[in-house]
Amino acid sequence: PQVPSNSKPMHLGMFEIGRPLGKGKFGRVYLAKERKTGFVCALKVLHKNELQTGRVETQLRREVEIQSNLRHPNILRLFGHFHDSKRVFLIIEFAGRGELYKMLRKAGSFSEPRAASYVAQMASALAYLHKKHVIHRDIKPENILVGSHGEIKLSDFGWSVHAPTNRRTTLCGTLDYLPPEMLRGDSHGEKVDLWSLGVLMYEFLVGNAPFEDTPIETQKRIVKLNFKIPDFVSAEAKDLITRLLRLDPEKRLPLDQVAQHPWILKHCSKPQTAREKQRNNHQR
Ligand SMILES: Cc1cc(Cn2cc(-c3c(Cl)cnc4nc(-c5cn(C)nc5C)[nH]c34)cn2)no1
Repeated sequence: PQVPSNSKPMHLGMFEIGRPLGKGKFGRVYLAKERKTGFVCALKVLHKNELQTGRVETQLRREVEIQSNLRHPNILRLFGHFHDSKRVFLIIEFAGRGELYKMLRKAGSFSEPRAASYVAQMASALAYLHKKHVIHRDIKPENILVGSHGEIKLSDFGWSVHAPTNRRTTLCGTLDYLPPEMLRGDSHGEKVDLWSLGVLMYEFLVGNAPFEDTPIETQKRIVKLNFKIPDFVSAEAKDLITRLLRLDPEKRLPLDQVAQHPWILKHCSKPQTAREKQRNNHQR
């Protein structure tokens, strides 16, 4: 089925609304199907009055502007948007297997091969964003969905901006993923996403975030880089986490080196085609 056409204005009547998929701070998401084409999508419904009181219109406008122009297999597509007198509607790609954080909570933690596959996909999505000088700034399990083939889909660009920048909006929600430069309110660039990728990788493997504590203690531990990696985590995984969790943004491992890190290559090397096997055997 075709993606909804942008040629004529969209409206709610174009969609058959299905079951609720989830709810966030400012609205809900429903399964939806465009009547004409049968195209299945997720419809995020946000209430204008709540957006006004929450003073999040700017973030919503930025989310729509940025996410509509992104095309990457590990970034959730935003196909379009429309509004009526009371609500704003976002037409979003439907991720067939749902929210990653629910899988993480259920599993407790992920195996190293599974975590490595997710870190590699995140590195690919972030490399694409950073090439466009977009920083996500809110990488965490709650903002990652899983597609019907098990691939991950980075979503929720409400905090994304064009780099470099400094924050003007008050932080809310968990501090666990914030790099020291954002905690201090300093100007910051794309490397904030490298720090969050290190926190994400730690949480995949350990089951909780590295600086998890009370909000005050978490901030103290972040700026002092006070975290410990349990012994059950392999040496290669420890090495990659410590190369991402660096106080100095310039010292964090660049994304192209994340993709080439031994821990990633060990778990994510593409299965060789018969021809590649044949070629490698001849070269031996
Ligand atoms: C408001 C608001 C709610 C949320 C969190 N949220 C995201 C979804 C969601 C989206 Cl945007 C796209 N595809 C989804 N697929 C699922 C899903 C699939 N299964 C099998 N189970 C679920 C759940 N959820 C999707 C729902 N809620 N952000 O802002």
